Amino acid sequence: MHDTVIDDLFDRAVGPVRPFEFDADVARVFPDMVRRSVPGYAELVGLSGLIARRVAGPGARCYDLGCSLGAVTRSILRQTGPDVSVVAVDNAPAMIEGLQARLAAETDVTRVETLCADIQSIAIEEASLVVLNLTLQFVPIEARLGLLQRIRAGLMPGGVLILAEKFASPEGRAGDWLIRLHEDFKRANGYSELAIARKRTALEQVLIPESLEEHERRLAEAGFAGSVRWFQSLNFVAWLAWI
Ligand SMILES: C[S@@+](CC[C@H](N)C(=O)[O-])C[C@H]1O[C@@H](n2cnc3c(N)ncnc32)[C@H](O)[C@@H]1O
Ligand SMILES: O=C(O)C(=O)C[C@]1(C(=O)O)C=C[C@@H](O)C=C1
Repeated sequence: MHDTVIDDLFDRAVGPVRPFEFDADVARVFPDMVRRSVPGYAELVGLSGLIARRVAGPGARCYDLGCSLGAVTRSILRQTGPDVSVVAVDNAPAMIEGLQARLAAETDVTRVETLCADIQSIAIEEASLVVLNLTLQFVPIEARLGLLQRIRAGLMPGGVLILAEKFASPEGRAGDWLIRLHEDFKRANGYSELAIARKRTALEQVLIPESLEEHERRLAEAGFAGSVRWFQSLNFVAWLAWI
């Protein structure tokens, strides 16, 4: 019922474009927005659950950082045993309220601790899995290394980080292809030229993508022993990083 609200937020050409915010309007349309904006989103979320299944044994604790309405949280819950728990964190009140409403309607709420907080200030302890699904890109660049270091320190032996990001397109023709195809993906999903352009402007100072190389360099600097890219669709990518 919740998940059928159509995203037409950027179709209204009223006033100047404001910087993108995860407010109540975005929360209301978010499932439709993310599905029509991120190629491979459903696969990314589904495979994250399968990764959880491998690393989260009995009693394990997982963290879903920047959980929005909890797609990854629910994917983890579906794939793991009844005593595996998830700490789901988002600093947007509308997202946490939406998540709580969904959980109450669907599942065993005792498996999930929801926190309306900044992921830069929460404790991360004894984690088997930490997920940053399209979240690090919204954290100021200068704070990214510190956050990854705290995540690394909070992982148990055998624990892993899933990092999924929109990445900065490379210079030249390769980058041009990725950008054009992402716009084609949005057009094919019914977004207008106006909506595509206004959202691009709204995200400009808010979602700061970095290159693949920069992300991999930082994962190593944060102390992860290794990482592997396990997903890419156009300019969206995910890594698994281990300690
Ligand atoms: C693109 S959405 C993530 C999508 C979600 N992980 C999923 O799989 O559907 C980014 C989320 O990160 C949250 N966020 C951004 N910066 C944050 C921060 N510093 N602390 C907590 N949440 C943050 C936003 O409120 C937003 O809900
Ligand atoms: O629409 C885009 O171009 C996006 O970058 C998609 C993106 C993201 O990557 O986080 C941006 C904001 C949304 O709420 C959902 C997805």
